[in-house]
Amino acid sequence: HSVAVLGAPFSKGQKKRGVEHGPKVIRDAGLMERLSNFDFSVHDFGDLNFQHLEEDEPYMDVKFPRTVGAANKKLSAAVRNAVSAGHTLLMLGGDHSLAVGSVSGHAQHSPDLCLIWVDAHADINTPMTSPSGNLHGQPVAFMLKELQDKMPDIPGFSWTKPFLSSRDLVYIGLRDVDPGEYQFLKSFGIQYFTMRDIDRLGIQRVMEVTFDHLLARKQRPIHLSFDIDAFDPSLAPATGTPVNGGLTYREGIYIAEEIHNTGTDHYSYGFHFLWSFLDFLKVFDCLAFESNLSSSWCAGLLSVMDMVEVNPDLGASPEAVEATATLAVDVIASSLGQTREG
Ligand SMILES: N[C@](CCCC[B-](O)(O)O)(CCN1CCC(O)CC1)C(=O)O
Ligand SMILES: [Mn+2]
Ligand SMILES: [Mn+2]
Ligand SMILES: [Mn+2]
Repeated sequence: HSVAVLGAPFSKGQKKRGVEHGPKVIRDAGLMERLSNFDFSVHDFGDLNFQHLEEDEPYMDVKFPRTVGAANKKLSAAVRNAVSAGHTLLMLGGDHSLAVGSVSGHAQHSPDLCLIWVDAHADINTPMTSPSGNLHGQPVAFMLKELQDKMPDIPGFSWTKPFLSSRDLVYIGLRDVDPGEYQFLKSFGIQYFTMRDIDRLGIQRVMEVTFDHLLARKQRPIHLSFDIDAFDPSLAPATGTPVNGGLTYREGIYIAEEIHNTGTDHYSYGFHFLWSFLDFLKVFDCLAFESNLSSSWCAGLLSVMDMVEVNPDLGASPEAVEATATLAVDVIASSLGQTREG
C-alpha cells in the first residue's frame, strides 16, 4: 500500500494564530524521513491553498463560517481523490474544524467507515451549544445523522450532508466536555472513554472494547482523527486548548500501534477463545500458519488519519514546539507500522 501526505495549513476554526503552521513544523520534525523507513511508497501532496474570504460575518455566533466551510469543501475533494487513488491518507492540520472535510471526503469513498476520535474534547458542539463559537469544537456535529435536526443551515456548509451513525464513532481521551456535548454523548449512546476510564480499565482494554464495538460485526476502513491535545500538556504543550491529565506517551503510542494492528490483530474481534487456542498451537511451532494468516490480511484497516492542533506559536520555547511536533510524528509512525519491539 502507499501513503499520501496532505498539509492543510488552516486556522479559522479557532482564534489563536499559528496552527496554520502545523504542517510545516510536523514536516520539519522529520516526518518524510521517518516515513521513508517503511516498505510502503510515500507521496507528498504538499499543502492545500485555502482562500481567505473577505466578507465572513459570524452566523449565530459561529466564527468565520464561510471560510471554514469553503476550506473543508476543498479538503473533502482532495481526501476523496487520494483515498480513491488507493492511498492511505495522512492529513496534517491545522485546527480540528478540518475534520469536517477530511471525514466527509473519506466517507464519500468509504461510506462504511468508522471514526476513532482521540482528543481531550468531544468537538460535538452545535452552534447553539458551543461556548465559544469556534468551529474546531463542532466538527462531529456536522457528521452525525442523529444531530441533523439540531443543526442550522450555516453559510458555507450547504455542501455537507451527515453520513455517520453514532454507533460508528468512539472517543478516547475525553476530559473537557461541555454540558451540551455531554447531553449528546448520553442521548445518542456514543461509546467514549474518558481519561478516568483509561485509568480504570487500562489502555489495552480500552482498545479491545473500541475494536469490538466498531469491528466485531465486520471489518471496515478506520478514520483516525487525532488531536495532539489528547496528550498531557507536559508532552504536547504547543497546542491551543491544553487540558491537564492527558495521555501518557506510552498510552498514545499504544493506541496508534493497535490501530495499525487491526485487520491482522485478531484479538479484537471477539474470537478471543479461538485465537488464544491458535496461540496455544504456536508452542507446537505452528507459527507459519499464524504468520501466513496475518500477512494475508496485509496492512491495518487505517485508511485516513488526521493529525491536528499542533500550534508552534504556543510553545514556550523552540524545544517545546519541537517536542510537540516530534510527538505528532511518533504517533503517525506508530499508526503506520513502527514498532517498539524492533
Ligand atoms: N469545547 C470547547 C473547546 C473545543 C476544542 C477544540 B479541539 O479541536 O481542540 O478539540 C470549549 C472548551 N471549554 C469551554 C469552557 C472553558 O472554561 C474551557 C474550555 C469549544 O470551544 O467548543
Ligand atoms: Mn479536537
Ligand atoms: Mn482537543
Ligand atoms: Mn504493518
